[in-house]
Formats: sequence, structure tokens, C-alpha cells
Amino acid sequence: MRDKFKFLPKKNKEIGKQVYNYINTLTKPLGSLGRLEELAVELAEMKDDLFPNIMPPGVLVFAADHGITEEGVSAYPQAVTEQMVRNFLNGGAAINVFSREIGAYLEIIDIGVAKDIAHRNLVNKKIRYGTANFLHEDAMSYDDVERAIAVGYEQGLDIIKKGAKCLILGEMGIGNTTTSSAILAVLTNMDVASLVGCGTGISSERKGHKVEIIKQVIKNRNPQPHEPIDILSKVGGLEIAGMAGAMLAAASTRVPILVDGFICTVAALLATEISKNAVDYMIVTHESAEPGHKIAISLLGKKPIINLGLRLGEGTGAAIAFPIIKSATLILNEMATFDSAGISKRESNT
Ligand SMILES: Cc1cc2ncn([C@H]3O[C@H](COP(=O)(O)O)[C@@H](O)[C@H]3O)c2cc1C
Ligand SMILES: O=C(O)c1cccnc1
Repeated sequence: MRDKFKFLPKKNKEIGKQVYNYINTLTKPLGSLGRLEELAVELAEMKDDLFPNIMPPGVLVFAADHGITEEGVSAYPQAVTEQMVRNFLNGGAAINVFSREIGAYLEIIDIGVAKDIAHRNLVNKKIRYGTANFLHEDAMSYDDVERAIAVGYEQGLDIIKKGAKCLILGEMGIGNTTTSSAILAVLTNMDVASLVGCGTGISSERKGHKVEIIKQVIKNRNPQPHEPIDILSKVGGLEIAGMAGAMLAAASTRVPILVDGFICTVAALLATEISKNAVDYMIVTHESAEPGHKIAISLLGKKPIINLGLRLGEGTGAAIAFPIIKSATLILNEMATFDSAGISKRESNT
């Protein structure tokens, strides 16, 4: 797996310098567009383009079930995964609303929902009917993990081929904050209690139970910290592997990845464990209310753009932040320079 992604393209730092200099010729005080200026430079470096374009965005929502829901770790029953997939297909979920708002291509991928769903707009790539309960046995085989990453990779390439100029990854899977917390605990070796949150809204008592389950899971499964396939096979999720695969597709084609919340950021960490350079193509769009998210973001070495206290997933935070990131490209594409507008430049000794 690592061999396949050994040679991801590097960002073009030279273009970044040119864009930085160009931004300083635009009709505004130096540095006055703050973080947007940094984003413009980053996007140009990723895309190897002085005038990067990220319209239209592609949104891929990967859905899968988690056997660990048997242990009472979520506020909602497993059946909600399938019900929400139907809601996505009917256009009624939050990610549908925000995708429409930003003019995104949206695709829903069944990579491991526990029930069969027949719908002409569903991309059926089911690998298995949910993961096993990893308190008692491995979540899935190495082969399942590799197939899930390959599905994500192919879906990523496919939506890029259809014209997506940046990628938003979303997920749906009841129980996946438990899965993501277990993965993050393995990656960081941190105290489980410090990174577990309330997910869909469990009580603090139930949160204590979730912490104990995750501790026991890690003892029982003993995943290897720098072996992403081993981690995913022992305590992973199919949608998390799929998102990591789609991120690798984006990085290999210089397409910016707009990273969403806690679960998506854990997938991003796994993608960078598979190929370090993937991180160059990632923008963390927001900070979720899930406490593990702050830890995952800092491990990725990123700075979130917004914090609206979201704790939903589906790719919603990335979709909401999209217009901000698009604004960074528009300043390059549309603003006048001092010379073209005939405006006096900054005094040299101020
Ligand atoms: C109706 C509904 C819609 C959702 N959309 C995303 N999630 C989010 O919540 C789940 C993770 O939380 P936990 O680990 O506590 O189960 C995931 O499915 C995630 O995508 C939802 C959850 C629900 C209930
Ligand atoms: O941050 C997230 O992605 C998140 C948080 C809670 C529930 N589902 C998703």
C-alpha cells in the first residue's frame, strides 16, 4: 500500500512565492486579507497554478456500520446509518442543503452499511455488512481494509474526472466517534479519556462507559501504532478507510482536500501514515466540538478555519467553510492591482 503512494507530487513552493508577491500588488494594504492570503498561496502551491480554481467542489459521503454499536456507545441505534443514507438520497440531510448552496457534486457511497439499499443514485461499493464488534474480534480483515481504501481512491479519481476541483469528504456511520477515538488513541498513545467526546449526544455517564470500552478494545486488539492497515483492520471503519483512500486520490492529482470534522481528520491522519506528503494537500476547515478533534488537528500540523461548535460530520463543516476558501482564489482571479487601477502605492519608509 505504502509503495503505491510513495511518489505523491510535492507542492510547488516556487509558485507560492510568485503568488505571495502578486498578492502584494493587489489593491489593499499589505497583509490585510490575513488568512485568505495564506490560503491563496497554499492553493496555488497545491494546484501548481498561479490562478487556482476550486469550483465546483466534489463531496463524497462514505457510509458504513460499526459492530461496536452493540456496546451502547452511541445515543442512536445502528439503523440510523441506513435511514440517513435514504435521507441523503432524498436530498434532506444537512450535507444536501450545504452542497446545493455551494454548487457541489455530491455522491453517496455505501461502503459497508449493514442493510442493502437499492436506489439509482446510490454508489454501491459495499465491502461487508458493517465491521465486526472489535471489543471481541478484529473489525475486518487486511483485505477488507485494502479494498475499502481502493474504493475510496477510485471514487476520488472518478469525481475528479467528472470535474471536481477540490474534494470534501464526509461520512455517516453510527458509532464512528468510538472507532475514531480508538484510532486516535493508538496513533497518539494518549489517555483515552482526554480524547473521547459525546458524539451524537450521550450522557456523561455513558461517556465514561465509552472510555472504558475503548480502553478494553485497545488492550484486546493491540493495534500497531505506525501500521495504518493494522489499525484499520483491528479498530477501524470502512468509511474511514474509504475517506483515506479518496484523500490519496486527491493528493496524487494535486486536488485540495477540505478536511471536515473529527472522523474525517482521523482518516486524514491515516492517509498521511500511508503517505506523508498527502498532508500537503489538506486544509482543515473547522474545529468540531468533539475533544479529540483539536488533538487530531494539531497532530496533522494544521490550523482550522472556523469554529461554529459543529458536531455533525457528513462533510458539513467543510461545505460551510468552502465559500471562505473560494474567496481566497477569487482575490487572485478578480482583484485589480495598484498599477491597473492607478492607485498610489504604499510609502516606502512607513
Ligand atoms: C440523525 C443523525 C445524522 C447524522 N449525520 C452525521 N452523524 C454523525 O454521528 C455519528 C457519530 O456519532 P456516534 O459515534 O455518537 O454514533 C456518525 O454517523 C456521524 O456521521 C449523524 C448522527 C445522527 C444520529
Ligand atoms: O466532528 C465530527 O466529525 C463529528 C462529531 C460528532 C458526531 N459526528 C461527527
